[in-house]
Amino acid sequence: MQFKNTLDFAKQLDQQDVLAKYKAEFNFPKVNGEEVIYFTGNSLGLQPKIAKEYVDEVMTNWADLGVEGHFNGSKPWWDYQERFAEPLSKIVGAKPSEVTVMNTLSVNLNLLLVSFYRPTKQRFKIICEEKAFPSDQYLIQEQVRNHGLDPATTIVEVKRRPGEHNFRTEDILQTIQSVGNELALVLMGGINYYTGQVLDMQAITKAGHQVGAYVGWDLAHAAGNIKMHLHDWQVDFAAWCSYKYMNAGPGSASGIFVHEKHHKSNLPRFAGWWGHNKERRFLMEPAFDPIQGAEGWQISNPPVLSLAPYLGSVAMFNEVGMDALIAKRDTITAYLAFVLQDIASQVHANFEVITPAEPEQRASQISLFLHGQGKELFTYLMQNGVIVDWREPNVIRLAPVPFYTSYQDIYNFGQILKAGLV
Ligand SMILES: Cc1ncc(COP(=O)(O)O)c(C=O)c1O
Ligand SMILES: Nc1ccccc1C(=O)C[C@H](N)C(=O)O
Repeated sequence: MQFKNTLDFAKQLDQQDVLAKYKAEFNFPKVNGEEVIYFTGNSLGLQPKIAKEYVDEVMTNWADLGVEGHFNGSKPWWDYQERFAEPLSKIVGAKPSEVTVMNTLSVNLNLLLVSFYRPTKQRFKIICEEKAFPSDQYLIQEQVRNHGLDPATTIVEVKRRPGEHNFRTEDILQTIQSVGNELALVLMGGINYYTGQVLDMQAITKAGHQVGAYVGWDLAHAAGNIKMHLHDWQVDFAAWCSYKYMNAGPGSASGIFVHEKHHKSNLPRFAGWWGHNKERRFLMEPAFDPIQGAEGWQISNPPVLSLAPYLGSVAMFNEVGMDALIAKRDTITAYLAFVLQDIASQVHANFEVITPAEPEQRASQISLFLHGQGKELFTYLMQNGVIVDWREPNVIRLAPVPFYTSYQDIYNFGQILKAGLV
């Protein structure tokens, strides 16, 4: 499509946008009395209006029924999390039995590593990417130390080449090859939080398996953002948070994926009664009999108030479908890239787009690497109603989330940006 950086053109794109009506389904913060242009759905998604209904339902059940809400509520609490399996499995490309919701993301990655990082004398190394999201770095280091190993000789970081901002798939595959039969686990972010680069999860998973390792993914920035086929790709495990593209609210529960091939295995895990055989859960038996499926990794009864907005959000995703979201995502991200380029050609721009331009490596996020005066530009945008974020040392991230961003938002952002650069 031949884009134009004009208001008329942006309006025309909005008119053709089949998802345009969903903008009104979200609550927008205001700056200077006006609704903002919201580009931080990759950090905290906006509140869907429906979320309140789902939370109120739980609150009302609790008020009216007390403990009886566990079994007699309008959506009983004891199996509240089971309502996620079907819709979430479609979002991440899994079978319903491979998916559940529990805890929060870093907690779940820790729990999954209990099962999937089982170092032996010969096979003990972990591959991750350099400068992974800090929580992942910390948790991998401490898991390694928990096995009495030294992070310095156990963790192998895939590096970017000097002067490059993104990882090359060939370098990741090469690192996997070279660690070979010492490799116990590959754990990486499916989408890099800093650059927005989408990794080739299928190829990397395959390469990890070829040398006999498990492969798991942190999908914080991928869930609800890109199309995945976790089951078909044979991914061993994955986890994601629900507060970014999934719009489930701050600190809301995390989703996990455990591939069917591991459901009947005897993998060690940390356990609790909610992972126990459902039919027998309330018989108070002494021996743990895990549910054969992702639910077998559950520990506690579900945090229902935290799950409620997530359930509302998942219903919206199901109504729209990932294909429609992705179709708009590609066009609106490309339009944003075009507007940025157009502005850079008109005024002195101190930014460089570091997100890959290749469609298979780019999703909803575009990262601007600032050369000098970056923080001033960030502050200027925020004061003028464009909510972006700043990630040290010098990146502004822009995520035009397809659910609630309009093409006019992109055009208006461009005008605000241009005024700030001249
Ligand atoms: C890639 C990635 N991993 C992990 C986390 C940590 O998530 P949480 O604080 O929910 O454990 C985040 C975001 O906070 C993230 O972006
Ligand atoms: N949960 C948060 C609480 C406070 C501040 C940031 C976060 C984020 O989620 C950051 C996000 N993971 C990121 O990619 O930057």
